[in-house]
Amino acid sequence: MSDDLQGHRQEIDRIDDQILRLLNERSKSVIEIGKLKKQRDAEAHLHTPAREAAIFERLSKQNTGPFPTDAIRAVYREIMSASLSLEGPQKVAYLGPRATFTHMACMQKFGSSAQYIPVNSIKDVFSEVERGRAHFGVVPIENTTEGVVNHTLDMFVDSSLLIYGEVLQEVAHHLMSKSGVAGDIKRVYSHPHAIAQCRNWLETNLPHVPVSEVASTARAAELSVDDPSAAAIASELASQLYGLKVITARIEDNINNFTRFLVLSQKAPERTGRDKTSLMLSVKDKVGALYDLLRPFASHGLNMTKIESRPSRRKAWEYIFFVDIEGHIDEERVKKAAEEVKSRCLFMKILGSYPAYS
Ligand SMILES: C=C(O[C@@H]1C=C(C(=O)O)C=C[C@H]1O)C(=O)O
Repeated sequence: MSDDLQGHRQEIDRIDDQILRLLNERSKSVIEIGKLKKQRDAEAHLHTPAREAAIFERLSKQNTGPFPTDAIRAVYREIMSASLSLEGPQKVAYLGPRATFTHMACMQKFGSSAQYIPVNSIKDVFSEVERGRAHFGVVPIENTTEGVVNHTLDMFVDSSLLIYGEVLQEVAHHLMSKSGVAGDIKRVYSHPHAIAQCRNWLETNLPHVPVSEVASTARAAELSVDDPSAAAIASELASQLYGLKVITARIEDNINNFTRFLVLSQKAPERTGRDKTSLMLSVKDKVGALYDLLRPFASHGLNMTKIESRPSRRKAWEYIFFVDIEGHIDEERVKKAAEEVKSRCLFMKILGSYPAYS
């Protein structure tokens, strides 16, 4: 080994010793903050997304490189996740199984030190959080190609849970197998949605290989672990968790495929200054009712970022609308608009004010 290389490695060892010492010093403050939070409110959430967002932003702005700014988020995600686990376990229920895109969204939001509880249905995610068995729940709400997840919207009708945050997760499919050698593939497994999203690629690149549908992309990965002639279309996380090698990355036909997830909780998060508010409301069945109803948002200068409608399931042709606006319910103009809207509709429920994804 050259002296130069040796010298640089010694320098890295010296710096890593300092980083480790500093991480432990940082952890001591986190533990103290955890105690203070519990003194103030024994039931308080320890996870504080507003503070985490401020840390990400401050460090990203300050970074002069060459360490990549994008990586600061990933590194600090894990530092804060591990630190939080010192304040107490963060239990997160999500629509499983492991290694799905919901699991990836969870990791993006809570890091790998949280305690994850994969459950079988969106309804079960809600009930885990309602019963206090998990602090947070993560469910998909909409996808750029497949649209809104109706089941999640429907669950809000009878649930008292609040939206605590949102996560945007890119849906990128990879072809993977045990050996990582394309020539070994005799069969491809995946979830029907993933297969549909990679249809053109499969027809062009593996025209004679049979494709079988299974219950999830994670199940596809599991099947490929034991069968060297099988390949799975699954997430990057699946390749890591199941020890599979990626043969071809990003085989989805539409590379602009994102799913938006909601974080659910019994409590509201702190205001950040970059928040969104979600509301659910229903209107009387008469001409212009929806137009009248939404006018207060415009007159108070509030940007409406989304509106979805669902049949109310209580009365034929009665609809429930789900509306997202920019701003926090503690802001005067948002409060005023919400009061005006409420007076014009059959019922209105605030599903939460939470930090907009950044
Ligand atoms: C330490 C805190 O608690 C948690 C840990 C954080 C950290 O490691 O910096 C930041 C926010 C919280 O999710 C805090 O609220 O400041």
